[in-house]
Amino acid sequence: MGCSGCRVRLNFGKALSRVSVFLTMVLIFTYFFYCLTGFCDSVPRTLYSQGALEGDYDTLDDRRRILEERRPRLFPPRNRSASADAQQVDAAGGLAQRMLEPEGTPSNGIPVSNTFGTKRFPQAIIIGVKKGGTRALLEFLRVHPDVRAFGAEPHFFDRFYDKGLEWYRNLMPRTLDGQITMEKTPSYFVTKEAPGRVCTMNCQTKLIVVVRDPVTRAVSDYTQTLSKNPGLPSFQSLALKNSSTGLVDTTWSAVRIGLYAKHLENWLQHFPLSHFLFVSGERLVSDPAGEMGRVQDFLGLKRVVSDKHFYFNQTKGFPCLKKPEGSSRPRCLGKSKGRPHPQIPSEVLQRLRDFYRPFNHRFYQMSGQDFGWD
Ligand SMILES: Nc1ncnc2c1ncn2[C@@H]1O[C@H](COP(=O)(O)OS(=O)(=O)O)[C@@H](OP(=O)(O)O)[C@H]1O
Repeated sequence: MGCSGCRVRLNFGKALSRVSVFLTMVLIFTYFFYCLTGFCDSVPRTLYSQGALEGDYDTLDDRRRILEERRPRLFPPRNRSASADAQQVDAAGGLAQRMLEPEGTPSNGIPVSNTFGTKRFPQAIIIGVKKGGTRALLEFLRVHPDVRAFGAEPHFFDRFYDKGLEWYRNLMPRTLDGQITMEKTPSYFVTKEAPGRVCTMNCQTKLIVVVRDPVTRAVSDYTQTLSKNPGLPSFQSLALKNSSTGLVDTTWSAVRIGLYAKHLENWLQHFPLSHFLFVSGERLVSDPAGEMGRVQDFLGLKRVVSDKHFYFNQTKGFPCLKKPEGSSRPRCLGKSKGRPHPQIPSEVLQRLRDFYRPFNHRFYQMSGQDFGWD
């Protein structure tokens, strides 16, 4: 009797250990399955929190973008144009072949492979300027089937450089052969160390600078700071050292960022002029399709984004996308883009215009383009 009780306990113990082994196997299998499908990639969460803190863009939009980035774009969003569809069919058609081939090895020799595409360093970066229209440009570019971009601002070459290049590459969306990886961080343009660091990654990187009248840009910059800090002193008290002398305070970042010639000089120490494209922030609003034509040519892309992608939204007062990436509904940029500016006394604006004139002319000379700001 006693022994049969022992046997029952023994059998129960064995069954229990088998069940626990089975459950452990299921757990391990599930983990590996998720890793294989790319869900275990290390995601630098601090950056996402950082992005949300920026407040420069719609946070909800950004979460959507981050989720979108984790999914390689193999198929077009619904309702794409016929020509875009044709390109996507090509991309998907080539996919089966590529999956049979050895995984891609990026130029620096470290392979980063997975089932659907490869995380690559950006071949093109929108480096500036803050409040120039950089978000609009990136969102317009993302409509292109051959462009994949990181949605938030990674700030790698200014704030997070010590995290290392692999951290940076891991942020990027996966791309298929022929697709371009991009990101935008407008503060790179005014960061002294950024050009050398970008060149360390790849000296062939294409650099896009969206420039806007530095006076309007400064007011836009001020408007953004004011929205976060309503107790901010007046624009004129920050822009001018002394209202009677009218001396401009170049230590104020809203003023300093507008010295485009000075910042470009720093970049030209590391990159030839041919690596730059200067986009007019003003024309990006008045003629988005025209400016996008230049951008696509510079990036070596087929001119897919055209006037049929835009409509002018009367309420917003800006061009908006008829079908943004990943959506079939029209969408304008968020509330923080294209907001009304406070009224600034005309003599203060005139003083700033006079101050910027020689710097603007120098910039026109360096870039070979007259932006007509005065
Ligand atoms: N299509 C469209 N919709 C809305 N806004 C547009 C558009 N195109 C350009 N802009 C201008 O972009 C300005 C903001 O520039 P950035 O995106 O570079 O700002 S940021 O540096 O990322 O904060 C923003 O500046 P403000 O007008 O001062 O808000 C806009 O003038």
